[in-house]
Amino acid sequence: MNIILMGYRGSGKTSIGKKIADQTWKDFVDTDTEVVKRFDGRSIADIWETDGEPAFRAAEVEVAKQCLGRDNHVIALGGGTVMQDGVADLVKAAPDAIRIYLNCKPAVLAERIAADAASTAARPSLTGTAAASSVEEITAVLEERDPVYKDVADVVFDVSYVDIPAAVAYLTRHHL
Ligand SMILES: Nc1ncnc2c1ncn2[C@@H]1O[C@H](COP(=O)(O)OP(=O)(O)O)[C@@H](O)[C@H]1O
Ligand SMILES: O=C(O)C1=C[C@@H](OP(=O)(O)O)[C@@H](O)[C@H](O)C1
Ligand SMILES: [Mg+2]
Repeated sequence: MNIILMGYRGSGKTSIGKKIADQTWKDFVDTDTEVVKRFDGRSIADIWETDGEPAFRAAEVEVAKQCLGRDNHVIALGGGTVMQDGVADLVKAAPDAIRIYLNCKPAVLAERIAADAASTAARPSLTGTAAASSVEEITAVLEERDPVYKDVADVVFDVSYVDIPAAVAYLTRHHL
């Protein structure tokens, strides 16, 4: 069985996903990491600046398809993966999988993104008009994405007020 994690940037897909994989004896795969490998390990910000966001998104869709074809994995999708053409339907149709949406309040996401030094440097703005860690950008983009995440998800879990160990404990105990 695969465990598929979705949610906005900073919702904890990567951190929570790695720990769930350890606890469930599954392999962990992160679509961002796999995409970055295809661009010689350059940062996402650099890829978007040099090659453009469409090149990143095209690779992201291919990688997501490959990851969904694996078994016994925890798959952390990028925040925008299910917004790409056809991907939401593919994720919905993935056999033998549980789809988890890590839901989180914009103000909390903003704090977590801003506090994560590595991500501040690597996560480009999605709107081009506000910083990736700004509540304005997060609120605007999440408004579009939240209904899609919810539509695809089997489980919606609010991570706004729980730390990473508590989120892992709750999800493994109640849903896995
Ligand atoms: N529930 C949480 N409580 C506190 N900090 C968190 C939580 N979830 C994630 N973080 C922190 O937020 C940052 C982004 O987490 P990450 O796992 O990279 O998210 P994503 O992969 O969804 O973008 C990291 O610094 C991580 O430690
Ligand atoms: O929300 C998005 O569109 C993106 C989220 C990022 O993944 P994380 O959600 O793991 O930060 C990464 O794929 C890229 O910066 C675009
Ligand atoms: Mg991530």
